[in-house]
Amino acid sequence: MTNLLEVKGLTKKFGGVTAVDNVSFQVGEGEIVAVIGPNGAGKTTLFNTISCFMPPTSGEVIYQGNRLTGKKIYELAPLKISRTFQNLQIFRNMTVLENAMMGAHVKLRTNVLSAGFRLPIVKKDEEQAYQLALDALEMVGLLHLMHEKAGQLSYGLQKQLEFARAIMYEPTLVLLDEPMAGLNDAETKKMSEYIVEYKKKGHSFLFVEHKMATVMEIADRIVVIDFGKKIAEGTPEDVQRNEKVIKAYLGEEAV
Ligand SMILES: Nc1ncnc2c1ncn2[C@@H]1O[C@H](COP(=O)(O)OP(=O)(O)OP(=O)(O)O)[C@@H](O)[C@H]1O
Repeated sequence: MTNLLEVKGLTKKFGGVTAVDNVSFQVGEGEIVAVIGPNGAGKTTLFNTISCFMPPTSGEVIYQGNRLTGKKIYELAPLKISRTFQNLQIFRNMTVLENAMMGAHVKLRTNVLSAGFRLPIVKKDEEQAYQLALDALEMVGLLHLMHEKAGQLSYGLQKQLEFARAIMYEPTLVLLDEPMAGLNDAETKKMSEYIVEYKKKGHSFLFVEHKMATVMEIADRIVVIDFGKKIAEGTPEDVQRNEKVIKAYLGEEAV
């Protein structure tokens, strides 16, 4: 399998705390990789350094053979990398459709000048954004709610909307920070199905998640972090059998 993302010796220190300690792993094309670990293990910090949200102290991340580390967050979307956050990033006063259309900007070629002169390209781009948004909303079953204010939706539906926005410009790599957090069982199942369905189209996922049963069900490979260090990596079966993992994490929860 060709490597899409290579995390190489990533380290992040906050003063005297080493939150991420020399972590390396890869995400292959069309693969779902999960990062798990106990509370405070360093998952979010690892995720933030991978997605250029903060610079690492040392190490680097390579994406499609090029250095990702050092880039600005806004440079990720044109590289076809999208990311969701632990806390919802939904515009509550905008409609569901408007929220979804925000995700289309990457595909659009419109700039301020062409918009100001109302060039034909603007209309074409708007139509394209509209269609992309409709397709994404249909995929997550939100089409019938497209004219509702996003803030009126339940938390679970808002998460689905955020997912729709993250996938609507067809990113090659999708980074999801706790996509199942706060979802009930039915919503968690649905979100898992969307991820697996999208993976089947050839897209890759890297996600941080606490819900073990879901991780074991949908991940091709799991990276386990404890006290900032990678303590295990492998298939769900490998990881569940790994004694270090059982001791550090899985022992705390029934899988
Ligand atoms: N901005 C920061 N400044 C100082 N220390 C931080 C900062 N961010 C995280 N840390 C510390 O780094 C360590 C790892 O935290 P992180 O949030 O990455 O863990 P996590 O595995 O995502 O935890 P959780 O599962 O609870 O979300 C913790 O000891 C945390 O207190």
